[in-house]
Amino acid sequence: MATVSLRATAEQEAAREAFAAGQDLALVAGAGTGKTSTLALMGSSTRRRGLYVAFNKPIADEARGRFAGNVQCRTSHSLAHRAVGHRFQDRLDASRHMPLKRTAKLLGLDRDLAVGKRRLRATTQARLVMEMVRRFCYSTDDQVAARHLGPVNGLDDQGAQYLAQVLLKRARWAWDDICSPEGGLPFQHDHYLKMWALTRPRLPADFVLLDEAQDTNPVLEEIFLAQDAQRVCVGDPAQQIYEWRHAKDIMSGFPGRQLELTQSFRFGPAIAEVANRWLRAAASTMQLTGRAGGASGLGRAEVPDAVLCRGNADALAEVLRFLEQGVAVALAGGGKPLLKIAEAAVDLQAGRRTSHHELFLFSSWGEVQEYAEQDSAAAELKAIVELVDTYGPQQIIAAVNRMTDEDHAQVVVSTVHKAKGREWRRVRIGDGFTPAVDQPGARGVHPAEARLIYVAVTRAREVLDTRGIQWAEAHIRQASRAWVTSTPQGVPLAALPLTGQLQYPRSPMSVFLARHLPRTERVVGSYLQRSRGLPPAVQPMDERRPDYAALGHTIDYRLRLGLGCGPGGAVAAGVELLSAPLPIEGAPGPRVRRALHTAGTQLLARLQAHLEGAHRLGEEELTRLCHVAGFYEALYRNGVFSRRRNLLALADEHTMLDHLTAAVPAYVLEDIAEQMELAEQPFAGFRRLPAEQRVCGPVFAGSGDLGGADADFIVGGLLIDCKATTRPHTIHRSAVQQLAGYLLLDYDDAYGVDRVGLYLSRQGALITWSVGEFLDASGARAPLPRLRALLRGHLRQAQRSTSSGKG
Ligand SMILES: Nc1ncnc2c1ncn2[C@@H]1O[C@H](COP(=O)(O)OP(=O)(O)OP(=O)(O)O)[C@@H](O)[C@H]1O
Repeated sequence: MATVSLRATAEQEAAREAFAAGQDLALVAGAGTGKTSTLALMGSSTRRRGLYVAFNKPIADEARGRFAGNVQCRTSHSLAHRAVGHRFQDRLDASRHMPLKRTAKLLGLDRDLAVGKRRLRATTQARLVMEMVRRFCYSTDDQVAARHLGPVNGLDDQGAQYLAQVLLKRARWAWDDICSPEGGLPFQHDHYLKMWALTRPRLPADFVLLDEAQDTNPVLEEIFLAQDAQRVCVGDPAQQIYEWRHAKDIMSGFPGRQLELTQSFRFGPAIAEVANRWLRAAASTMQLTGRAGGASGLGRAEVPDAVLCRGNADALAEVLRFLEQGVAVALAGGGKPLLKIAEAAVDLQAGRRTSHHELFLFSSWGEVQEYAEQDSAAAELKAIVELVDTYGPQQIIAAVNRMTDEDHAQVVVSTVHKAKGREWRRVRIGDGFTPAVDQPGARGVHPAEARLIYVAVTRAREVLDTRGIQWAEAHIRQASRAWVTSTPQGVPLAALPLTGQLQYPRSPMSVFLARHLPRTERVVGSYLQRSRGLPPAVQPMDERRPDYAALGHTIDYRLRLGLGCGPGGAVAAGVELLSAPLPIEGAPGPRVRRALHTAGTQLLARLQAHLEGAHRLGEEELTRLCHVAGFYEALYRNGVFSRRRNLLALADEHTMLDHLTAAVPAYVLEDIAEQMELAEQPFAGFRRLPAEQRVCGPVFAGSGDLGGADADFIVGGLLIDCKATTRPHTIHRSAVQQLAGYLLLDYDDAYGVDRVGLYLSRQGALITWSVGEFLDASGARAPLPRLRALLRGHLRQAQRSTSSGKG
């Protein structure tokens, strides 16, 4: 092992020591910082059995040569294949070339399906069903649900919901068929991965190293988190470019020690400086040092080794430019995807339909263009239309045919996604990256875009040419100066509410907790232990896009009402806002506002009458009112009248409360009824407490020292935060820090909190700690009253520095 003989840096050595001490670790490794060398160093420091889980097969194969014999190098699929998949080998082989027609037949699909004015062929339906199953396989769900239908170009929300409901039955049947020994449907690798995950496997190792953890899919993430073995996740959250829907990056919330590798051996100081600006724009606190010897810096590269682009469209533009100059050019990953788009466009332009997975619903190119004009159309589709309309399908086909393969190319053109994990000597950044145009007045670049650019600029070893992103460089240079005390959008960190501050490690609250409660991850560990074995979360199965945020509000209000409290001041504030003579961004005209204000006032009155016992309401009516109330609160909290997924946006001047409550979807009623049933038992004791011991939405003495903080409930001295999450295993460290924040912000002990806890409303589980246990586990170094006094001093100091413009 060549690399073990390198002299380890202090950071690498610290990682090895923490590992040898048996700790769970999240190792944040910046680009080129010798991640694999460090992992090999860890592995060889022990004789215990290790398992290294690689992102894909080539990485696993390469790693095999670098680890000592005690560490096995595998991918998740190879682990699953050995455990479960090998039994299905015959079916895997047999179904490799099964035509879609046959799949459709097996699924009982034999005719077109009309969805609005579009028609779906049986084979298309079959493909969508199999895709639903595939998305299910990567989720942590234990049943196929309507939301596993992916985006479908050409359908509006209503159409997609209808389609999802129709296909759901087939998709459930398909999964049963796939799992059955007599099954006939095509069997794929993702299928045995899911079957294996459903067995809740114990990995055969004393320690597990999970690589590229920032891009781990939810199904593998859950397996990793559930292990009793020592766990180390390694990666770079700033390089997260595959956003698994709703998945927070596993590393920042991981209940283990957080360590960093920041010395990059790939490039020198000048490139590191560019990378650091993009790290800040991506809201990361890591900063790299460029340690590569030899020439390394910024410069012009007319014919570089690689040009890195945002997507297919700008990549093709680069390819064409090189072809014109007679330069041998390759496209990373090959030209097949472009060819398929071009061929689909040829068909559509000739009035023929296509089976291309983005375009199958359209019957002409004009229809595609028209659909792509809409704001709601997917970015990929817009890019395809731009590509075809700019170059024409024939030119695209000709370009693909003239490209060479990477081995014979002078230049490789690559999208950032295809450049993941690679490096080149001379790199030029393409000009297709975009500023946050959709946010007027927004300072900076969207963090997701900044992550892409960070990955791009850190692929270069010797020369980095950044002319293509000059606009953005100017932009973020300015933002960079303020980055220590502001969000990328320019909001001072000290002015954020508690939950907002916890997203930024350098905010006053996070800095305080890191110093005074440094081990909150141990509370997360205790939470994970105690939440194991809970039943699966209840959730809406038939709704394609459940509005989880709105459902979260609704259950919160319902639980409050159950404790005899109203929905809280924020709802009333939202109602009031509608009658105030203030402009609200996006709000309807004065008459509609008046109608909504009247409806809101009635809503509050009805809930009040219910609470006072003057007019008791039934379960369903309460849920409807609570659901509508959530949109008033959102108006107050966001300060804008959003049109997206907002029931209030359906109103006109004749709208009355009953119209709003009638518009509450059926899935909301079912979902909340299920959650309320689960709450029956855990909340029974609380309901019997005297009124003064049931506090809902408590605000603390310290809430004004930051941008606000109100907890969910304090019942008989127990402070509870309610989590309506569908994935309770992935609860973030910030959930524990939030509890700590409330506890400490009660400067004068006004609520006499003696226990804290999390209530999982989709499982009906309450997990609590005494304040003593909680503080001990978190590594508190001072008693509670002292911590509170220190926090008060710290936050007030931070407020003063912000208002005087320092820091
Ligand atoms: N302590 C060190 N001193 C000098 N060079 C080092 C050290 N550690 C690693 N390197 C060099 O850094 C380069 C990258 O290391 P390695 O192959 O381990 O990283 P990697 O796993 O490819 O990941 P990444 O490039 O993302 O860090 C290698 O050329 C390696 O020799």
